[in-house]
Amino acid sequence: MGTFKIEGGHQLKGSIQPQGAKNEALQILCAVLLTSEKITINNIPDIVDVNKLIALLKKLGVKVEKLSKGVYTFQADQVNLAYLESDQFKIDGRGLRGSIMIVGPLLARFGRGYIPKPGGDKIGRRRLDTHFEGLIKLGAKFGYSKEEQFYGVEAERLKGTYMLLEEASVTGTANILMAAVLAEGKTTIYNAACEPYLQQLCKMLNRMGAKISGVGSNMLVIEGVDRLGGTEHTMLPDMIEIGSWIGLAAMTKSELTITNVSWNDLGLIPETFRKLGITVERRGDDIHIPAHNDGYEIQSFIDGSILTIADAPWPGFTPDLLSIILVVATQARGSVLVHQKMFESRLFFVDKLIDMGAKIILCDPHRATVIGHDFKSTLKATTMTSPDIRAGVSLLIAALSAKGTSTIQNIEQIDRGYENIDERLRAIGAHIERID
Ligand SMILES: CC(=O)N[C@H]1[C@@H](OP(=O)(O)OP(=O)(O)OC[C@H]2O[C@@H](n3ccc(=O)[nH]c3=O)[C@H](O)[C@@H]2O)O[C@H](CO)[C@@H](O)[C@@H]1O
Ligand SMILES: C=C(OP(=O)(O)O)C(=O)O
Repeated sequence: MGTFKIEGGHQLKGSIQPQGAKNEALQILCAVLLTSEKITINNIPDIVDVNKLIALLKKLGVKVEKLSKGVYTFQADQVNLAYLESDQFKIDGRGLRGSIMIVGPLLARFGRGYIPKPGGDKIGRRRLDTHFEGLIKLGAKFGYSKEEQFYGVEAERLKGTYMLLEEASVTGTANILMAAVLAEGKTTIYNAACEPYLQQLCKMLNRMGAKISGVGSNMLVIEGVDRLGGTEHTMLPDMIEIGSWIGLAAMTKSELTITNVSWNDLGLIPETFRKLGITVERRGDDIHIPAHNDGYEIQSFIDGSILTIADAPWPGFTPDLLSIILVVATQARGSVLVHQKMFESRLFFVDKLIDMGAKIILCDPHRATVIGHDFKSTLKATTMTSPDIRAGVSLLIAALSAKGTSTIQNIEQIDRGYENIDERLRAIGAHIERID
C-alpha cells in the first residue's frame, strides 16, 4: 500500500497542465473495439485505470502501439474472444469501472459481450440495470450468474428501437450508444447522459462513420451503419482534475494558472467554485487563480438562506467534484450545505476532516453542512487512508493546507485517476513525497 508524506502550510506557485480526461479515455478506449481499422488516440492520461484497460484490450487481441507520451494506436482486427471465457478475464474485468464499456462494442461487432461485476470506487451501490436494460431493448439476450457476479449479453443482430433510460447513466449511455451505432435501423436514446465525455465519444464515432445526431443533448438519435472505420481522436483536459486544482489553489492561498482547460467544456464548474467566493479568472483558455490571502467568502442564496451545492446529471454539477467543494469550504468564510444526491457512501470521509479540526455536521449519508474556519484555525496534520479517488485528493488538499506533516495511505486510489500527482505538485512547490 503506497503512502504520501505531506508537509502542509506552504504556498504553491506556478502553472499546471491538466491531464487528458480519465472518464473520457475509458469510453474512447472501448470504442476501438468497434472497427478492424487503426485508431490513433492523443492525450491519453498515464493513470492506473487507463493502463489497466489498455492491458485488458491487449489481452483481447487488440494491437496497441505507443507512439509517444500519451499517443497510442489501436487496431482490433484479430480479437481473441476466448479471453472473455478465461479466469484471467474475471480478474482483469473487475479491476476498474470503465471495463463495463467493452460490452456494448463486443455485442455489436461480435454478437456477444461479457463482464464480471466491474470495480471502481466503493461509494455506494453502483448498479448496471440501465446498461443491460438498454442492450436488451436492442434485442440482446441477457444472462447473469449471481454466484460469479458475471454478466453476459448475446444477439445475432441488434435492432434499433426507442428507449427512455431510467436514469442518465454516464457509462450506461456510452455502452448502449456503442451497441446502437452498429444496430439495424434507428435507435433513439432519451434521457441520455450528455457529459463532455459522451459528446467526445459521439464525435469520434461519427468520424468513424456512425450517424449520431443530438450530440450534447439528452436525446441521441442513431441511424445504424454496417461498419465503422479508423480515425484519430484527442482527449479533452480532465475537468475533474481542473476542479481539483482550483480547490487546491484556494485552500493553500496559492497563485496558480491551470493551462489549456477547454473553458467551453467546463459547464458549471467555474461558477460553482465562484459561489464559494473563489476568484476564477479566465485568461484565454487558461484559468488563473490569484492567491486568496484574505480568504474567500461563501455566497448566500438571493433570499439570504444558506447556499446548497448539489450534484446533478450534466449539465448539472458533477458529483465527482463535491468532495473537493466540501474540503475547500472548511476554510471559507460562511457555511454551505453539500448535497451528494447520487452516491450513498461518498461523504463518509468527512470523519477524517473532522479529526483534522474541520467543522462539519454529517446530516445523513447524502448531506453535510460545512461551517468554514476562515483560516482562523488551520487544520491539524494527521494520518489517514484514502477511501476513494476524489476523497483521496480532497484529503491531500487538506493535508497541503494543514499545519505539520500528514500521511495518506492507500494512494493507489489517487493514482487511479491523477497522473504522476506527486511530481506535478512538487513542480509548483508542494512538499510531498511518495513512500512505499
Ligand atoms: C468511469 C466513469 O465514467 N465513471 C463516472 C460515471 O460512473 P457511472 O457511469 O458508473 O455512474 P452512473 O452515471 O451510472 O450513475 C452514478 C450514480 O448516480 C445515480 N444517478 C445517475 C443518474 C441519474 O440521473 N440519477 C442518479 O441518481 C446512479 O444511480 C448511480 O448511483 O458517472 C458518475 C456520475 O457522474 C461519475 O461519478 C463517475 O466518475
Ligand atoms: C467515481 C469515479 O471513478 P470510477 O467511476 O472509475 O470509480 C471518479 O472518477 O470520481
